[in-house]
Amino acid sequence: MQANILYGKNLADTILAGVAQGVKELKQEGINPCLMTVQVGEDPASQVYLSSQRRLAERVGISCELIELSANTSEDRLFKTIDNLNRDPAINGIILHMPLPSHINSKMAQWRIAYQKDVEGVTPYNLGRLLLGMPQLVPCTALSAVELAKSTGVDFAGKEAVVIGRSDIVGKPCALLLLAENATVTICHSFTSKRGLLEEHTRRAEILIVAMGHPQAIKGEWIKEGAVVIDVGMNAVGDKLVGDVEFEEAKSRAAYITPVPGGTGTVTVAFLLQNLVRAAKWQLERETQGKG
Ligand SMILES: Nc1nc(=O)c2c([nH]1)NC[C@@H]1CN(c3ccc(C(=O)N[C@@H](CCC(=O)O)C(=O)O)cc3)C=[N+]21
Repeated sequence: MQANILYGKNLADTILAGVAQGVKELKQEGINPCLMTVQVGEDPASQVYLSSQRRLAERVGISCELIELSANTSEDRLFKTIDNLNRDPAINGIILHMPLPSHINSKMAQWRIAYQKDVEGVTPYNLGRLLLGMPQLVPCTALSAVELAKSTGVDFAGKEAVVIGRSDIVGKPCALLLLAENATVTICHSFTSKRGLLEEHTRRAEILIVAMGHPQAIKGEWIKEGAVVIDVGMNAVGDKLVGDVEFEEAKSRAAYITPVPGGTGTVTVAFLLQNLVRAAKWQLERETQGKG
């Protein structure tokens, strides 16, 4: 079997067409949707994300602003910056880029973001809504992985879905989204790996989502024939970007597989912008209802 390559561009274009329409509606109401990115210190992957955000935001008429804080910024200073953005009516969405320097508590920083402006879906309110099956702002990276898998048309009901990675931003929300599609979900992580069971779980997967951050850790020969393989990994190896799955080998076994780059990345940004438009619309509704 030779897999169909699941390029992110098609899905991203579809989402962005809807986003552009939403932006048009907001502008008719006098709102100029604005996304604020906060970066603390420097990180190459964060830079790639930022340039994708800028490119696609410009395409759909969303303003993208950036606050760059130096790596030695205090936690208190970052919290105050977020508080100010929460209060600023010109800012519709806030994304705090990871990683943060180790002297800052990342969780507390993310939770500081007002849930109405939490376009990455990382606050307890938005994650809690996802957990309880009433999603509002869904983590855009997880949404990208699962929606790309769904775009194949494969029915997930009762299927063996395996998620590798248990981060709050990708692995856990992916598992919840797959569960909502009635898949049977297994979450693997470092301790699965320590017990030498990663291969066994991977071999069972009819839908495989990999977000572990180890270049080519998932061997092509482990992929089940006919599987849907979504690689969320983005690892800089030399001057190349490679995923967590051995792409060439996996391609001859999977039915569908995402490339890196060109797979989940651009879809993630499209969903981030979709979340921004939704957030801006809710903010407008609250305002017109006089709730402030
Ligand atoms: N709070 C937070 N959330 C994140 O989701 C997050 C983060 N911090 N910090 C940095 C990493 C990195 N990341 C990327 C997302 C998309 C592309 C992307 O658009 N990639 C395209 C273009 C690649 C290229 O231009 O070479 C692609 O894969 O095809 C890249 C990198 C999100 N991250």
